[in-house]
Formats: sequence, structure tokens, C-alpha cells
Amino acid sequence: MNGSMKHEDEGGVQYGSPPHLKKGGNYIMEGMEAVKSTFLIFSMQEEVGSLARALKVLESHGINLLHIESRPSQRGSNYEFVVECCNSSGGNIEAGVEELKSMCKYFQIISRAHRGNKETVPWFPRRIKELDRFANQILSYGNELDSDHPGFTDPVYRARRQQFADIAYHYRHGEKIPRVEYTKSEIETWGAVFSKLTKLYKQHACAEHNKVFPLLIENCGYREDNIPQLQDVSDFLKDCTGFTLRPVAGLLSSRDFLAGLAFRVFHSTQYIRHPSNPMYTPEPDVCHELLGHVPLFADPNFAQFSQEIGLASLGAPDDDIEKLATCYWFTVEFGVCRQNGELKAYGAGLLSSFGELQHAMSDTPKFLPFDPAVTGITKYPITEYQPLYYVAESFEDSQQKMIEFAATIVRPFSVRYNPYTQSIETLDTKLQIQKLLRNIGHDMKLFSEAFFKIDPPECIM
Ligand SMILES: C[C@H](O)[C@H](O)[C@H]1CNc2nc(N)[nH]c(=O)c2N1
Ligand SMILES: N[C@@H](Cc1ccccc1)C(=O)O
Ligand SMILES: [Fe+2]
Repeated sequence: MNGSMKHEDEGGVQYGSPPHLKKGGNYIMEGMEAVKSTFLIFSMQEEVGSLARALKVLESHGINLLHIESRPSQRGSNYEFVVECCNSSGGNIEAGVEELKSMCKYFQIISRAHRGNKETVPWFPRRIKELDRFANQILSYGNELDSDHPGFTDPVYRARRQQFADIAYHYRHGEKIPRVEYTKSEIETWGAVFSKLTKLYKQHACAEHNKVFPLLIENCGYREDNIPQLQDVSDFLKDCTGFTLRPVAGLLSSRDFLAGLAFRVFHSTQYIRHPSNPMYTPEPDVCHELLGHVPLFADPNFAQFSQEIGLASLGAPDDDIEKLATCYWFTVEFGVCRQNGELKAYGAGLLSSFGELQHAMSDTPKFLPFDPAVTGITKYPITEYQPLYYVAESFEDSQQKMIEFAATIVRPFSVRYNPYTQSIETLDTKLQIQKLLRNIGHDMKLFSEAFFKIDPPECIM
């Protein structure tokens, strides 16, 4: 990966803390935090000339303004302002904030630099476009990840990876994902993975995965001799569940990755694993995303489940993100469930690695029942087969338990995704809740109308 992109040790949370990772090399810590800007979201008591007055206050404290926007407020007052600022020129954000706060009806601070500051909510994207900010916040080999990976020392492979990284860095929300012409050797690697896995799926994949897979063959060019294009897969998912793909250069921090899910956006790598070891790779690659994850994102229940996990993560404290990410790891990435009395794989990391799938379906590893309270604090390795898997009673059961666990995360507000504006609404006023109730009223009316049109009324579930 780009050698100039250093990830500093921010003293961040240890995610998973596998023992073989270097110190400071947290698996999925809080990204690079390239720009530690702070977002102030507020509405003023007096409307006339209010933004100008607010900006004057900030300027008088020497605060650098990076971006300003005004929108109709969802909270009932006329306008809401969002000001992105930073301290870099020796200004004093704290003092500026104190003064501004006293003039405001509503005031919230979100910041990447939230640690140790009780009043600051960890930064999260509020509009889908803000996912563009994740582009260069990835973890890379030689830094956070072990460098004993064959692809790390192969200069041809490194150069190719750089091309893919460039696509991801330059990608902006709303653009088509660039099509890639894969080389003969890359297609061979894909072919080896594809043919081996599709044979194993029949016996070892969960029913949900097996159900969707033929659709991907029909619609998205899933074939042994073809690596599907991310844009085609994204278009297909959009039709099924509204999920879309975004190219990403590598592993994102848990916080960023989960935030994408809140918008029904899945960050997908586009490069393929090193040809020396098709049966297992320690990093996500296009095989992992397309064969492991994508089939389930086409399932409406799973899509909703994923979005709920994403929404639960927004603005959550670091230790909750860590638990959520660990549960995500042991379910969506490496989950095993019981179907008709047999163990089946539903985790994407199993469904994309024929080495680990066979390992997981043997009696070598340990199996324990999935329980978020226990699972959420379990340590796990990331660059080798899992020694332990958590077994769900069913696929639905693990989703249900995860949702219940997510509900225990404490935040001063609730969040809701508005699909029309593709933005996150934080719900913290009566007016917003009244509006929500009105919407539910409309839905109920539609529901009863439709119900009575069905003659004779059939079972509605
Ligand atoms: C949320 C949890 O940490 C999970 O394993 C994430 C982390 N970051 C990621 N980043 C990318 N690009 N792809 C992934 O599948 C993941 N998985
Ligand atoms: N080990 C998986 C890829 C992966 C890496 C890291 C996390 C999850 C999955 C494979 O070989 O397909
Ligand atoms: Fe994954």
C-alpha cells in the first residue's frame, strides 16, 4: 500500500489485539484521522444574521473554518448550521464553543478527536457523501498488519495493489466504480477459489447463501473464468435491497466500516489475493467480498440487520464499537449456525476461504454457543484460521441477539436513516418524534387499505 500513508499510533483502542501484531499495530483502530476536524451542529436563538454572528464568535477565537453549511432544521427551528473547524492555527476551539453555545438553542459537537472529552460525540458521517472521507483511512501491511504475507514482498503485486488503491482513493460518492481489466493470472486465482468454493458450498454454506448464489451467476457474471465487476454487483444489490458497493483500498477501521452499513453502503476491495495462496488470505480481497459478503446483502432481512448494526455504531463510545466489531467478527465474518441439526457456515470469511471453510467444518477448532456478552470480549487472531467459532442456533437467532446487544449501547440520542435525503437524523426533540408518528400513521392507513383489498383476506405475513 502507499508507503507515504503512515498510520500513527493514536493510543487508540485495541481491536481484537491479536498477540502477533506489533505494538501500536491495532487491527482496526480509529483509522488515520488525517484531518482532526471538529463539527459543530447548532441552531441559534435569533434567526436574523445568525450564521454571521456565529462565525464571528469562532473567528474571534482564532478558529479555522473548513466548511460551512446551512439547512432547514429537522428540529423545528428554522435553520441548522454545520460548521467544520480545526485548531491548527493556534486557535482555541474550547473557548469559542463555550461562547457560541450560550447563544444557541441546539448545540452538538462531533469530532474524530473525541477521546477523553465527555461532551464530544465521536465523529460520524451524517450524509452519504461524507463517506468520501474514509477513502484514505485504511490500515496496511507493514504498519498495522503483519508483513509476513507473500504479497508484501512481491514488487509486481505491490504495484498492482497501488493501482487499485488509486481507484479507491479517487472514488467519490455518486460516481460509477471504474471497471477493471483483470490479468490472466488474476482470473486464474479467482477461478481456483471459485471452483473450489462452489463445490464446498452445497454441503457447508447456510441456506440463505445457497439461495442467492444462482442469482449472482445469472445476473452479475459470477463464473470461474470471470471476476465480476463491482459496479454490476452494486447495481444488482441496489435492486434487491438498496445496498451499494464503494471501492476501498483495504481494511477500514471498525468505526468507519460499520458507519458505511448505516447508509446501506458496503466498502468493498477490488484487488485479488496473491496467487501463492488462493485458499486463504489475511486481508479482505475481491473473492472475500463477492463470494463471502455479497450473497447475503441481497437478502432483505440480512440487509436490514446490517444497517441496524451500522446505525447502532454511529457516535457510539470506543469500547462499545470494539464489542460491536468483535460480535460482527464472530457472526458476519466467521459465524457458524445450525440448520436442520447440521453446522453451516454463514460468515463471509469462511465462505471466501476454502482453507478455513474446511478447517471450520472439521473437529479441529473449538465451538461455543454465540452470546454477545461473552463473544463481544473474546480475543481473536486476524491473520490465521480462527481457533474458536461461535455457533448460532439459527441465522435469525444470531441477528436477533446482535440487535438486542446493539440496543444496550448508550447514546444521548437515537438515530434514524432518512432514505430520501440519504442522511442520518438524530432524534432528540418532541417535534421529530411527532413527525415520525405521523409517518407511522400513513403506513398504518396503507396497511389497512391493502389488507381489506385482499378478498378474502389471506394470511398477511
Ligand atoms: C467491523 C469489523 O471490524 C469488520 O471486521 C470490518 C473491519 N473493516 C473492514 N474493512 C473492509 N474494507 N472490509 C471489511 O470486510 C471490514 N470488516
Ligand atoms: N481469510 C479470508 C479473508 C479475510 C481476511 C480478513 C478478515 C476477513 C476475511 C479469505 O481468505 O478469504
Ligand atoms: Fe469481511
